[in-house]
Amino acid sequence: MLRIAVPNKGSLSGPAADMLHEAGYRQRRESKELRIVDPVNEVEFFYLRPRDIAIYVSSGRLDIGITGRDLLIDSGAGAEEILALGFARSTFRYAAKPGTAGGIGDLNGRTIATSYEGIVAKHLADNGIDASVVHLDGAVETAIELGVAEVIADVVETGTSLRNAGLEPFGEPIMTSEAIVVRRTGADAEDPKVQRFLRRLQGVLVARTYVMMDYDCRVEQLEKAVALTPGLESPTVSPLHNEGWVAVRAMVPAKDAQRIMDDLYAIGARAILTTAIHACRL
Ligand SMILES: Nc1ncnc2c1ncn2[C@@H]1O[C@H](COP(=O)(O)OP(=O)(O)OP(=O)(O)O)[C@@H](O)[C@H]1O
Ligand SMILES: O=P(O)(O)OC[C@H]1O[C@H](OP(=O)(O)OP(=O)(O)O)[C@H](O)[C@@H]1O
Ligand SMILES: [Mg+2]
Repeated sequence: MLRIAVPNKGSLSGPAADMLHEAGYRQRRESKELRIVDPVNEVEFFYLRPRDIAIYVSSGRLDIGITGRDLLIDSGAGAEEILALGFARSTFRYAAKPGTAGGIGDLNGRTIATSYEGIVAKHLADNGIDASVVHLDGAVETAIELGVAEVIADVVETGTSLRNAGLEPFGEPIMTSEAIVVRRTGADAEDPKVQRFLRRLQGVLVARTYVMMDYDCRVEQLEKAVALTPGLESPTVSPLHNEGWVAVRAMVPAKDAQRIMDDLYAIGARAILTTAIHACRL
């Protein structure tokens, strides 16, 4: 039985549960459930605080976990990223009142409030900066107004929280983050149970990113058409009953589908269809 840690709260928990559900795994029905078994797929899910997940996984008691890259780095736990999942994307940045700091050089001697002490302490040390760090559990944007710190370091997605607090980010982002799958550092990379789980999640990622495109085109236009829709390996080309015409089928990135349909139409392709992919194994 594969033992998997899943975020029980916060920004990661809803999208993680959605992705696991799409990958065919049983998920909990109500938020008080802390652990469920999916006997058909031979996995057991443990619903844990996102911050604790890398620590459980590094202990070896759980095989893999879903967490944020920033939380993994912040924890300092002996776990490593094995797959990026594309949701809960954020940057991690310093911010202050406008005009009070312009770059990380201005951090010397300042007090920085953050929930991510591990990331900040390492970043300051790497850059030879001597500043004090105050740990707060959340809502750190308010710390400056209330005089607890002069600078904050926090997760920024849209920047709305910073703007609402009258703050501005400064300096290069300390890191970019998204949801990831982690396993214990040095764990067996070939474990078939882990590989199967990763293939399922990769299938969801592909199904979310690609659509299937079908169209008919004249044989003379085939090379041009195939250049527009190269597919992941190579498109399927089948003869049509009408001589001189072929049917082509290829996966294309969903975000480019409309442009590709226009381009195909322009070179004479017709009956151009796109359909959603519900699941796949590459
Ligand atoms: N607004 C956001 N947009 C995208 N990702 C976010 C956002 N806020 C937090 N994250 C990401 O979610 C993870 C933080 O998990 P956490 O459980 O702290 O979420 P949270 O929404 O802040 O919940 P909590 O209320 O418990 O603090 C990190 O990887 C972080 O980068
Ligand atoms: O740039 P934005 O789109 O505004 O998103 C960033 C905000 O979202 C998170 O806060 P959350 O709601 O999790 O509260 P918290 O600070 O208590 O964790 C994060 O800590 C920032 O405050
Ligand atoms: Mg938070």
